[in-house]
Amino acid sequence: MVHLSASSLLLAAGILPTLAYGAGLNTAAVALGKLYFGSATDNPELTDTAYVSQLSNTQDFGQITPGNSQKWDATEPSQNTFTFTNGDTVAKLAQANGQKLRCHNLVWHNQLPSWVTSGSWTNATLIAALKNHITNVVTHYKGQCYAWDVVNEALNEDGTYRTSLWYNTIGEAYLPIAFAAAAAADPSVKLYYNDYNIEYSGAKATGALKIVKLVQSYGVKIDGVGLQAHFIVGSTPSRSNQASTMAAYTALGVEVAITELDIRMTLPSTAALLAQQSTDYATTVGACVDTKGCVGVTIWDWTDKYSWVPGTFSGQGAACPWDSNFVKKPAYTGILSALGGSATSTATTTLVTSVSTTSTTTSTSTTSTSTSTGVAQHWGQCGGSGWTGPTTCASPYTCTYSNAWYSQCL
Ligand SMILES: O[C@@H]1[C@@H](O)[C@H](O[C@@H]2CO[C@@H](O[C@@H]3CO[C@@H](O)[C@H](O)[C@H]3O)[C@H](O)[C@H]2O)OC[C@H]1O
Repeated sequence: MVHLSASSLLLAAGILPTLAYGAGLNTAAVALGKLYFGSATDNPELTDTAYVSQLSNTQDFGQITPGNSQKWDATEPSQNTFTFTNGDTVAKLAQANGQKLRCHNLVWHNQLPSWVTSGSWTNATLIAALKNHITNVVTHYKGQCYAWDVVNEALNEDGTYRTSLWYNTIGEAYLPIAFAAAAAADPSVKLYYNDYNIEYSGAKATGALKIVKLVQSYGVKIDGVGLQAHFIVGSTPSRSNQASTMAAYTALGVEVAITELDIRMTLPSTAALLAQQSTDYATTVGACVDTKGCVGVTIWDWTDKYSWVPGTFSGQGAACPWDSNFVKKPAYTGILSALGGSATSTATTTLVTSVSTTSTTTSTSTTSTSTSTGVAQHWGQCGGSGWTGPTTCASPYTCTYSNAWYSQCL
């Protein structure tokens, strides 16, 4: 015989219980000893009051990053003419909310103004322009940033240096030069090297390790490595690989942070993809939890409404933990679970589009790992590998995977 709880009946009717949480994402991260859980944002979306309200919710977000407004094209559009208006808007929002500000970025090969990309540079003139940019921007934000992404994406996939204007004109010395200029302008701010595909072992991660050692070899301060973590559903590196790669960085005396996490999928989204996405978010956030020197996690915006993904990766999207209507997706519970947060179900209702009410009683297990077994895989929202949430329900029946997040016992 199958017993159905009241909330299971709602589910069977296509109604998903709205969750009430004992803690938001930031609260849970801080409770684990992390400094923050945060989100990127951008100026155009700050006119959306409902968006700003959630962005300002410090239960979920203790940190924000300006996605564009501190980049070179935004801050120095003409040589030696600096504009900080949009960056200041984000910085003031962080200050008003009591959120940390991660500052992003100083030296990159993208989003450079044309006076830089089409300039006629010598080694000396480009170093002077580089130092002038960093000195002015870091001085303006002195005391406001937790960290600066000083150099962004200096590496090719094989771990060699990207042949950017910076490398081609100055050579690898542009990295220590940039870090030294930033350190001189704000001795207290954390200085990061930030890149993608360095979250897991391989040639590019080895290249990032070399960059840390290079800067250190110049006697220049480098405090952290930023792991962008722009991942694809179903292809996220394992928790143990991400954690061991983080450990390789921290062994050099620097901290790490996940700086731009999002996990995209080929559209349209399905319940199965959303379930896998939840697992993948939990995997990556879990790697930070496992790593003492991982100070925090930043998602690259919190809602699909304003994600950069559809505009950059054709046919892909749904990469954030909230959907475009600001409704929490399974990814939210995946993250919260990885952070050790608790969830309880309430009676309020949110319609879901795809619901499976199939349930099958199988064997039970009470192991403390993520491999809970039992029944019920409704909504395709099972936690899968890496899930560390509760494995049993309060009924005589044992739940499988994420059902316990919703206190569902079939
Ligand atoms: O038209 C441009 C538009 O293309 C631009 O999009 C931004 C591009 O950068 C995105 O952030 C980067 C994402 O991945 C990493 O590689 C970098 O470290 C990040 O900086 C950002 O989210 C997009 O909005 O925005 C300005 C428009 O004029």
